[in-house]
Amino acid sequence: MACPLAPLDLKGVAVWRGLLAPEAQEALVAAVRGVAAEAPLLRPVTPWGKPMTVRMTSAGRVGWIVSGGRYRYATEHPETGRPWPAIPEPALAVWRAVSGWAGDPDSMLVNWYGEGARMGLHRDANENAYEAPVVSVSLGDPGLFRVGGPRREDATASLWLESGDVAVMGGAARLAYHGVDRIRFGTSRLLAGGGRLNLTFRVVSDV
Ligand SMILES: O=C(O)CCC(=O)C(=O)O
Ligand SMILES: [Fe+2]
Repeated sequence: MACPLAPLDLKGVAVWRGLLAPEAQEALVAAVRGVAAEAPLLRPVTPWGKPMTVRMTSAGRVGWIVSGGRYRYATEHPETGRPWPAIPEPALAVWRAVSGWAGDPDSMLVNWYGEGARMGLHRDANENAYEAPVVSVSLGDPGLFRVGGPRREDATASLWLESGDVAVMGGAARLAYHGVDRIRFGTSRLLAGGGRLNLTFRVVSDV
């Protein structure tokens, strides 16, 4: 892994610009294709009945799903009924390099942004294990990442996350509101056909 001296600070979120070299990015994309082959991408529907624009799947002990109108972690893929695939080794390597956490994560969420996809402002608050950071890897097309504070109405700051960037939401920023306003579809050559992949790693207490 390339080693920038220090991360950039976006409202307490540490952003390691260009941490992943092109070969490391390719390896992650191949690993994610393997995960999606075993655990197909889903299009979750919010508890308010709106289908999300981002498609998702997971790897690890548990995966984030929407079921019965609520967000939760589950040990099986909701459509195949099978356990989630293991978190691939090249993905664990990123967590180990930047998380500062002794153990491995319980979950890797795969977010796939096609043309026009976005993610509204939210907090990652279903884990019940907030001492551990959330580590987020960006691959493919740039995404406009917005971060605020612990309250929805707090002022926000934005940054284009590019392929190979890694963001760490820990400490006071662990429960900050954040989202992705839009992507620059088709501007990266990492993913044939365009789009953005985001991988988020989390420690989750028993479900
Ligand atoms: O796509 C991103 O950069 C953010 C994803 C995110 O916030 C989430 O999965 O909770
Ligand atoms: Fe999030």
